[in-house]
Amino acid sequence: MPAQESNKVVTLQHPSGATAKVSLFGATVTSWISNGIERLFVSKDAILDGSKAIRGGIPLVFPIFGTKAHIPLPQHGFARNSYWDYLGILTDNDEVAVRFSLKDNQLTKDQRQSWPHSFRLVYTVTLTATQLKTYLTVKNEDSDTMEFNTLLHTYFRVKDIANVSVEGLSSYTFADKVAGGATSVENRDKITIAEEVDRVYQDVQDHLQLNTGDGQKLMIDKSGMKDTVVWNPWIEKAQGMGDFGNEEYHEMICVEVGSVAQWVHLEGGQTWTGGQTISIA
Ligand SMILES: O=P(O)(O)OC[C@H]1O[C@H](O)[C@H](O)[C@@H](O)[C@@H]1O
Repeated sequence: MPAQESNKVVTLQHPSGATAKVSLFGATVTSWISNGIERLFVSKDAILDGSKAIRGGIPLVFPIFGTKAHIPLPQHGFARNSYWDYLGILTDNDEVAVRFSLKDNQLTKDQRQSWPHSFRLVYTVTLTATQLKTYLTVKNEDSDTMEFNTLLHTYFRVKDIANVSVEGLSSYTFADKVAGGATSVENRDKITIAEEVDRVYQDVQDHLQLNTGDGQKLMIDKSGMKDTVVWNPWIEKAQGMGDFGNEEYHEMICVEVGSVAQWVHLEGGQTWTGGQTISIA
C-alpha cells in the first residue's frame, strides 16, 4: 500500500523509495526521506504522546501565529495540538497524496469559545520521488467573515548550520522578533545564521532556495501564502526549551511559509488554499 495508518501515524511510500510520515496529532509531517536522506528535523527530545506540539517536522500553525492579546488560544493556535481525521489516499499515480481534516466540532469547548467560528480544514500531503507538497484548504462554514493566520512551521535538517544559507529574501522587509519586532530591509542575497534568528519576512516572492550546506539544495515554492519566517533558536533559547537538545540548533533551520503579518480575511462560505512544494534540486 502506498499509504497506511498505524498507531495514529500515516506512512507514505513512493515507488522511488521516498517516504514520509504524518502524525494525526497536528497532522504534523514528521519525516520526509528522499534519495535516502532525511530532510526534516525532529528533536531527539520531541514529545510524541500528544501532550505538546511536536518539536520538529512541519507543525501547522492555525488560526493565530504567536500569541494574540484578544484571542486566548495557546501560541500558534490549536491545529498543531489537535488530533486530525485521516481521510485516506487521494491519488496514487506518480504521486502519493493523503488528506487530513479538522473541523470546529473536534475542538475543546475552551478552544471553540476562544475562536468562535465554524470551519473545516483539509490538509493534503503529497509525496513524489523528489518533492513533498503540503497544502491547506480553509473553508469558512459561517456566514460572517473569518480572520486567521496560518503557517507551515517547517524544520529542515541540516548537517551544520554554519554552512547553511537561504536565498530569495533579499530586499524584503522583515520584522525582527529578536529585536522586539523592529523592521528592517534585508540586504543579503544569502541569509546565513550565526546567532539567534527569528525574522518575519513580509510579502515575499514565492520561490526560495535553502542550501543545506552539504551540497544539497532544496527549492521551496509557496503559493497562496505571503510571508516567510526564518528561525533558529541558537544557544540560550535552545537551553530554555525542554523538548529540544542543547546542541541541536546546529542541525536545524526553520524556513516557514505562511500568511502571518496580516490577517487572511475569508468571507462566509468561501474557501482559501495555501501551501508549499519543496523540491530536491
Ligand atoms: O516554541 P514554539 O511555540 O513551537 O515556537 C517556536 C518559534 O516559532 C516561530 O518560528 C516564531 O517566529 C518563534 O518566535 C517561535 O519561538
